[in-house]
Amino acid sequence: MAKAKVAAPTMLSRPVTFVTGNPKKLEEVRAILGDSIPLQTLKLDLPELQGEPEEISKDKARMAAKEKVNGPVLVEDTCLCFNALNGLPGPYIKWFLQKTGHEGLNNILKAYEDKSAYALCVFSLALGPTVEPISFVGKTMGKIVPARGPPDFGWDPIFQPDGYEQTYAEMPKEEKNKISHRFKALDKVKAYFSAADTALATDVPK
Ligand SMILES: O=P(O)(O)OP(=O)(O)OP(=O)(O)OC[C@H]1O[C@@H](n2cnc3c(O)ncnc32)[C@H](O)[C@@H]1O
Ligand SMILES: [Mg+2]
Repeated sequence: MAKAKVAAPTMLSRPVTFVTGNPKKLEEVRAILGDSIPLQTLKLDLPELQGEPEEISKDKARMAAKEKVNGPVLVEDTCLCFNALNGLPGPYIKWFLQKTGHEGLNNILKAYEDKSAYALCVFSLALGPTVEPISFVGKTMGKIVPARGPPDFGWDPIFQPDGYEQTYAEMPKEEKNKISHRFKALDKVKAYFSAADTALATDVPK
C-alpha cells in the first residue's frame, strides 16, 4: 500500500491538559514548551501517594485523567534528592521545605560531608482515563548550598547545578530553563509526540 507524509499533528487533535496546583511550575512549562505542544491547564492540587517518584507521578496522572478532562492529561512530580540520604527528601521535599525552610534543609546536610544532590522531574502522560500513563524523567545534578537569590520558587535558592556558580534562583529564568530537570523531562515529552506523529504520518495510506 502506498504511503504518504502528512504534516498535521495527528496525535494531538486535542490539546494536552496540564494539571498542577503550582503556578511557578506552569510558568516554566509554558516557557519551555512555547507553542510546540498545544496546552491547556487545570489548577488542581492532586493528592499524592508515598513511594518511588515514578509511581507517584503515574498515580497523579491516573487521578487527573479521571477528572472531567477531554483528551490527554499531563502531570509532573518534582523531587529534590540528597545523595547523603540515598535520595531523600525526594518526593517529600514539599513538606520538608514547608516545615524546615532552606536553612533546615542545609542543616540536615551538616551531618554529612557530601552535599551533592539532584533535581528530578517526572512527567506522566495519560492518553485517557483507562490508558496506563507513560513517564518521562529529567535529572539535573548539583549541590545544596546556603540560600542565594530570590526566593520565588521552592528550593531554587539552595540548589546549585554542577558546572555553575549560580543557584537556580540566581540564574536568569531562560538559563534555568535550558538546563533544568524540567527542561530535560519536557524534551522527552516533545520527542515522544514528534515520534508518534512521524509514525502516524509514514503510515497513512494514499
Ligand atoms: O500540584 P503539583 O504539580 O503537585 O505541584 P506541587 O507544588 O505540589 O509540586 P510537587 O508535588 O511536585 O512538589 C515539589 C516541591 O518542590 C517545589 N518545586 C518544584 N519544582 C521546582 C523547581 O524547579 N525549583 C524549585 N522548587 C521546585 C514545589 O514548589 C514543591 O514544594
Ligand atoms: Mg504536589
